[in-house]
Amino acid sequence: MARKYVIGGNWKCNGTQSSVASLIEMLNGVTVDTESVEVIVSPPALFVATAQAQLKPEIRVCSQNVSLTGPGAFTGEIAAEQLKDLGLQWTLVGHSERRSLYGETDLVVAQKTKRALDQGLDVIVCIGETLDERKADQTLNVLTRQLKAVADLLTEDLWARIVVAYEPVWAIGTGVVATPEQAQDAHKNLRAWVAATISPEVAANLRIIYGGSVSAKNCNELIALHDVDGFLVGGASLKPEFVDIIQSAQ
Ligand SMILES: O=C(CO)COP(=O)(O)O
Repeated sequence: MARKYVIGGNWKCNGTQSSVASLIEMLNGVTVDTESVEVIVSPPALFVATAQAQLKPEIRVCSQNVSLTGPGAFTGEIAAEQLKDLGLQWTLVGHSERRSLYGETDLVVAQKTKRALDQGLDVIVCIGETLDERKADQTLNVLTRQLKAVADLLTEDLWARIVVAYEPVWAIGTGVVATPEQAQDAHKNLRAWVAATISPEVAANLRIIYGGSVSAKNCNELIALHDVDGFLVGGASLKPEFVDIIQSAQ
């Protein structure tokens, strides 16, 4: 069975009431072929409920983060139970900004992933190497270390509800996109690692999406790569070109 593309838009900490209203209007105008692609957007927590209420059902809303805990006295957190209560299907976990700016370790990312899955959310797990790590030829070591932490906590059946986002840190928000060769290599190596470590069947079905300076200009050549199953888009997901990026997958 062919893997269905995933096109995710991560709005990060951007947007005002009026810009979010415009973005929702733009997205509701896009024809989404749900047979070939899942379109998922991640607004800031402040706008999750609005997006969930106002976006058409072909476009799914995703949290940018989820608490390691359940509901309770955890100021500033949002629990998986609350996201489910709102009707959300998805959350991101382990975005490089969460790892580098907010101290999320591989273990925390893995525990959040497990807890979110247990509460019924599907999870986009983000992994990626820094430029120094790439230069030191550590790319695959870093990616598999990050993914192994997650794999250690999961039973095989849970992988059907995971998407892996490969986001090289050096490509995020820099305008420096991975070359098709760099992207295909990383995705292929990751898939081979999953086949060897988890199972060939999980590897064959796992969606591995690319993130880092994806734009209308580079999306067509990246989506054509055998092991690239879609994108996680930052800056360009706030602009009309996100529509072109969705079109590249359908
Ligand atoms: O971090 C990203 C998506 O999660 C990528 O961001 P940019 O597309 O802005 O490089």
